[in-house]
Amino acid sequence: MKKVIGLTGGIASGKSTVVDFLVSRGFQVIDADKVVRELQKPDGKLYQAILTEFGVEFFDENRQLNREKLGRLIFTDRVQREKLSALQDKIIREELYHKRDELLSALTEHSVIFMDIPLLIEYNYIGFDEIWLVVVPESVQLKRLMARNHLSEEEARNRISTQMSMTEKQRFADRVFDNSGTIEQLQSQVQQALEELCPTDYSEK
Ligand SMILES: CC(C)(COP(=O)(O)OP(=O)(O)OC[C@H]1O[C@@H](n2cnc3c(N)ncnc32)[C@H](O)[C@@H]1O)[C@@H](O)C(=O)NCCC(=O)NCCS
Ligand SMILES: Nc1ncnc2c1ncn2[C@@H]1O[C@H](COP(=O)(O)OP(=O)(O)OP(=O)(O)O)[C@@H](O)[C@H]1O
Repeated sequence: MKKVIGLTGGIASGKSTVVDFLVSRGFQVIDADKVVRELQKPDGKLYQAILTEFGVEFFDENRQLNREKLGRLIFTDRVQREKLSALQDKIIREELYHKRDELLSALTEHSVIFMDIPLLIEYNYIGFDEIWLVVVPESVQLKRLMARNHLSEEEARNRISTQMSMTEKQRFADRVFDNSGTIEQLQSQVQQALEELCPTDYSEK
């Protein structure tokens, strides 16, 4: 049987770090943030709608979306965040499911694919055999987010507060990975889950 695993977690919880490990083990992963970035390029399906709704001031001279500027707006203004979501959600969803179907049809039976979708639970994505959740204590999440995105504590707190809390997310998860330790400790939890998921053939992927 082919399996689709949904991977999720709060902002800067460590999803991409898990994805890097899965890819290093030979698994195929659909990364929603990357798909969104492609759709937002000048030849992408989201470009014109964002330009029309938000205006040319959110784009640079090379016609690329100024993600930092749009991020600053939508993470501090709920109305603008909902506007962006209303604009993008259907197209992002269709694209992700399309990519999943394409990938599945190209794979043999007994394959496992992963979909890294940050807002999987908030936006009610469905169709997974399992949901994997990466969690970190909020203090660690805050520190990592501030460091990675060069944000002030207030900016980072704002971003975290736009998402469902990790405690609440745990109710929806089949497996939970604790990323409060080292990257190696995270990887060994994922390795264990892979062995349980596909005991006979995971090492051949
Ligand atoms: C606002 C944008 C342009 C900022 O771009 P930027 O490159 O700075 O961030 P990036 O796209 O890498 O997202 C980083 C993280 O922010 C969080 N995030 C993104 N959008 C949202 C949102 N609307 N609500 C809550 N968290 C969000 C996610 O955890 C995501 O992993 C971009 O995030 C965006 O278009 N967001 C809306 C699309 C979306 O829903 N993305 C999530 C995929 S399901
Ligand atoms: N165990 C760890 N120890 C130290 N740093 C870590 C650890 N795990 C992840 N990081 C760092 O924390 C930051 C966030 O991790 P990562 O990018 O994997 O999170 P993410 O969930 O994919 O984020 P986003 O939701 O924004 O896409 C990165 O800078 C990463 O290198």
